[in-house]
Amino acid sequence: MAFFTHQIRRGFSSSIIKNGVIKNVTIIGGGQMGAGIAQVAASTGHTVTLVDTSEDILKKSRKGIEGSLKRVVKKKFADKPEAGEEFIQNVLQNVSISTDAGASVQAADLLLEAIVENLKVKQDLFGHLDELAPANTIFASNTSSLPITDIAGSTSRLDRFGGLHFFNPVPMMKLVEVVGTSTTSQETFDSLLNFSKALGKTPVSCKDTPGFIVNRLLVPYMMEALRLHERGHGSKEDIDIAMKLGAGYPMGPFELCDYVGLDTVKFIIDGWSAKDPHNPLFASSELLNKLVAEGKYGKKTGEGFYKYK
Ligand SMILES: CCCCCCCCCCCCCC(=O)CC(=O)SCCNC(=O)CCNC(=O)[C@H](O)C(C)(C)COP(=O)(O)OP(=O)(O)OC[C@H]1O[C@@H](n2cnc3c(N)ncnc32)[C@H](O)[C@@H]1OP(=O)(O)O
Ligand SMILES: NC(=O)C1=CN([C@@H]2O[C@H](COP(=O)(O)OP(=O)(O)OC[C@H]3O[C@@H](n4cnc5c(N)ncnc54)[C@H](O)[C@@H]3O)[C@@H](O)[C@H]2O)C=CC1
Repeated sequence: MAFFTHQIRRGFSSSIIKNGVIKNVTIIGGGQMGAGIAQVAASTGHTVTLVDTSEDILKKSRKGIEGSLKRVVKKKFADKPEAGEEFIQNVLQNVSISTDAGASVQAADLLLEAIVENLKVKQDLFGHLDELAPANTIFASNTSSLPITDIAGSTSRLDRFGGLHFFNPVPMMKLVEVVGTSTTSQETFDSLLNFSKALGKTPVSCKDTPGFIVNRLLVPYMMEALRLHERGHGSKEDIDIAMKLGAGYPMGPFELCDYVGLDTVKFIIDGWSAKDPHNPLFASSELLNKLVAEGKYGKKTGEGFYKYK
């Protein structure tokens, strides 16, 4: 099994992206988004290298991918468990892992970043990999809230840089926001759009504006839920029930925050607050800050607004 063998396919001396079709993908960041994107890309016949900072993290990524594939297979191969097991093994064969980002980009048609939501950290990563990656490798970020233009500015491939914004949980959520900056070439944009379709997703085209489409609308709603609770006008449980049963959302705002990760939520709010300090929408929340300071990031750490076993 190729998975966890630390094999980087060094047989390719450089990316050989043909007719703009993305086949080899390097994903940096094996957290909930990176692992989810790796799973979907591998399931749709792409060759994936998943990169993170430690083997322990990558072991966790693998466990997450296997667990999610089992859920997918239970439904898709309900009457054929053996075919389901074969499918899982085939998908895992398509995924290699590595802690060496520089080596892993040598064969990449697409370098997709899904690391922590911090502009400087993303810029440092892309600036470094720009010097190592083949000239024709397309770069993309899965950022939730940062301007793609600012991230791309750390590289010299402004025409080959765009945004690919996936939704959590990636195997279940059908949307991808494809973001073009003023310098993204049409060829790059089309490659990213077609890649999203090849993953079985529905892409929408977005301008590089704060929050793109979904988060531009989602964040104010979530912030207002938090303010409502902080004013003492509703318990988090009642607000969540209200939005599920009254508005038909699959999760209430507090459940969704725990699902996204409160560390990521705080990065988003703090980032937007720094850009627009007088906007009361982005004023800091004591409750959110306290939970993050206590390491309570939500579902991924076992506790956030709610406790998870
Ligand atoms: C209040 C605080 C205020 C702070 C304000 C700041 C806000 C800032 C927020 C910004 C967020 C930024 C994040 C971002 O950039 C964009 C996002 O991704 S937003 C999140 C979008 N996602 C959602 O909205 C998810 C909503 N939830 C759902 O769709 C469902 O709940 C979910 C599919 C997750 C689970 O379904 P549910 O019915 O609830 O539970 P089940 O466990 O029964 O699952 C149903 C079905 O789905 C299968 N499944 C679920 N997860 C997976 C998986 N990971 N892999 C594979 N399969 C999965 C499961 O097996 C079930 O299958 P069945 O066959 O039906 O049994
Ligand atoms: N959580 C969510 O619901 C969504 C998050 N996003 C965005 O996706 C990105 C990742 O988010 P999550 O997966 O939730 O975060 P996460 O915290 O689950 O995973 C981030 C991973 O990146 C790794 N990492 C950090 N710096 C690294 C580096 N320099 N090199 C290699 N790996 C590094 C970390 O070790 C961690 O495993 C963020 O930009 C976030 O805003 C986008 C859509 C939804």
